[in-house]
Amino acid sequence: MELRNDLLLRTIRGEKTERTPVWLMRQAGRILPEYRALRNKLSGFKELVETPELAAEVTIQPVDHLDVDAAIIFSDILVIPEAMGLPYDMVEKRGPLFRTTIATESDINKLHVAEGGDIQYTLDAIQITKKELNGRVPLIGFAGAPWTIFAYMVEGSGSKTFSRARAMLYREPELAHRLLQMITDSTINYLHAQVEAGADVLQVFDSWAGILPPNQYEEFSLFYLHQICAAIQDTPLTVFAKDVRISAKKLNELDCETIGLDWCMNPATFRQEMPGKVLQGNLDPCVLYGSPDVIMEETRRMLINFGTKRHIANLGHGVYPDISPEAVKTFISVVKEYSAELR
Ligand SMILES: Cc1c2[nH]c(c1CCC(=O)O)Cc1[nH]c(c(CCC(=O)O)c1C)Cc1[nH]c(c(CCC(=O)O)c1C)Cc1[nH]c(c(C)c1CCC(=O)O)C2
Repeated sequence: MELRNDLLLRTIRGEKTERTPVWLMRQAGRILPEYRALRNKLSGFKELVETPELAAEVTIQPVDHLDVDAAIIFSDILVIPEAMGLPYDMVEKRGPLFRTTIATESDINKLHVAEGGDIQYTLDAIQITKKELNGRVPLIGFAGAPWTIFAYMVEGSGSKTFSRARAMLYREPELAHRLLQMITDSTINYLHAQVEAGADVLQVFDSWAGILPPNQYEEFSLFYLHQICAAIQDTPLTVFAKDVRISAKKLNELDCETIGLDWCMNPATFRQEMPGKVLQGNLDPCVLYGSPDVIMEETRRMLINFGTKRHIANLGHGVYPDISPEAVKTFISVVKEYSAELR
């Protein structure tokens, strides 16, 4: 299927483009009234994730209503632990909760390396979405980074400190590595299956990169990200390591096309340290609480900071659920108009 809007792919290839492509992390979700309406008719988040026709529908909503340059498949990073044998619940207003957690070797022995087919509902959702998009925009598949998934599996939920997960790195590093390797192998299988199902681009979210000191980040996260990058060869891959504390030089060694930046990272530094990479990001999500003038000014500043090549406009993290769709639309139209003017 030919893509009619291939701006994202041309940008990833480093080509000169007529404007900067734009999409938002967490664009498929609670910011859209159309999403809330559908979600309120269902038993919960998981029903939406696990029903391919509905997942496809909410994946396409931001393309219809926000006119973004890419769709991201509606799913969650926590489908991997579930496929490995550790089911989660999504608790209203609280977030993810695992019924059991991983603490000992015998807990790990009960898990298995997941195959792509273990998450068939998302693969089906990708196939349906590709068909329904009919080439309008590329489709992004995704997974969590092994370290971030490990953090949820050991902690059992979100946490301010993730001290249980971090404690395991000091007390039982070999056990931690065993689990991280199983997550990595499962993730590679799943990403390959997403590509086979039709994903055009992949993104790996290391949302909890920022809680590890640099030496531990290299040992317990980067090591596994390298394996993932090596395994994904024919599909463009973005690594988004939020708050990461290692140098841009080290991050640049990853064999991926694109690096995602959060809003505290300086585009100029990353441009200098990783001239071959495409950069994605990085507007502070809170800018979207500002007036249209503030959104315009900050978005323009961001576009100037990244320059007109090898940039995918996005926020520095997922859009917050109480942001108004109007603010998001302002951001998107400023990117489209001003990035064209800058060329
Ligand atoms: C850490 C993480 C998770 N999930 C994800 C991450 C990495 C990105 C990040 O750092 O934000 C990734 C994710 N989760 C979701 C997507 C869908 C695609 C998209 O639009 O980006 C993606 C890419 C849907 C979702 N995942 C979740 C929702 C909200 C649930 C609902 O609709 O009731 C959505 C739309 C729930 C979720 N899922 C997760 C948490 C902590 C929560 C609860 C907090 C929250 O509500 O935002 C785990």
